[in-house]
Amino acid sequence: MAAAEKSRLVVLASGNGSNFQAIIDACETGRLDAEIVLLVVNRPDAYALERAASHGIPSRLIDHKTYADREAFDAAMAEAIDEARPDWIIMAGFMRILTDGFVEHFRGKLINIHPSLLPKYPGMNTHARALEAGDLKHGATVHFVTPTVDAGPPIVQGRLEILDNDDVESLKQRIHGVEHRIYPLAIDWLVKGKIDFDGAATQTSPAVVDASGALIVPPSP
Ligand SMILES: Nc1nc2c(c(=O)[nH]1)N[C@@H](CN(C=O)c1ccc(C(=O)N[C@@H](CCC(=O)O)C(=O)O)cc1)CN2
Ligand SMILES: NCC(=O)N[C@@H]1O[C@H](COP(=O)([O-])[O-])[C@@H](O)[C@H]1O
Repeated sequence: MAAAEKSRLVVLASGNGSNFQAIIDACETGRLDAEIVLLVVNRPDAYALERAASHGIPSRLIDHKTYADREAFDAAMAEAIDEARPDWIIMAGFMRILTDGFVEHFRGKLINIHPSLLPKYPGMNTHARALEAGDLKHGATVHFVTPTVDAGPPIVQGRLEILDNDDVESLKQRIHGVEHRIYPLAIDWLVKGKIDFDGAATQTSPAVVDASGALIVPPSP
């Protein structure tokens, strides 16, 4: 009997790719029953490309600067992604706002990670804003993507305590640690069918993981 096909993942990135690396490691160690079939980047200097090459993962550069407008760029992205026949499309530090048409085309299978406890601090500079506000807690959110930026239903949040001596750089590094734990976990739940778009949209509160990695609020059944 043919081995069950692994879930097919397409990852979108724009830069360093440390979240992409965390997903590669989870797939290679068997923590994730999934295979990254394609990496797509929109910047030629994205270090994520190097990571893909080192792990034999196919990659495509689709440079937004070479397209007349967002629609043309998103159409090229959608064509490359559809060719790879993904079960899930994972945005990992992908820094382009996507058109409504693109998001609707992949609705329910397109997810993103954002470096704040959404709905707090959508958009940019989340660490500086949390420090400026004197917050005691901060974190990251994995969510389904909707046309409205950073507003999609959350899948899981990772929380940590802000330390007295934290600055933007130290907080950024500690949040990366949280992200590299919760992103593979969220993808595992999707692959196992533990949560979907409608379930996430109707849950009272998202699942939460604390700084030690302990699941303090489980996903709603
Ligand atoms: N339609 C949606 N598009 C995107 C979403 C989303 O929820 N809905 N999530 C973002 C991710 N993201 C925050 O997590 C984000 C990334 C980039 C931007 C942004 O303002 N980008 C600028 C360009 C910046 C650059 O190229 O460096 C832009 O697109 O003009 C906002 C939020 C991904 N897309
Ligand atoms: N608004 C989107 C956004 O700010 N995304 C953030 O970009 C970083 C990418 O890091 P990586 O390239 O090392 O994975 C991550 O911290 C991610 O949350």
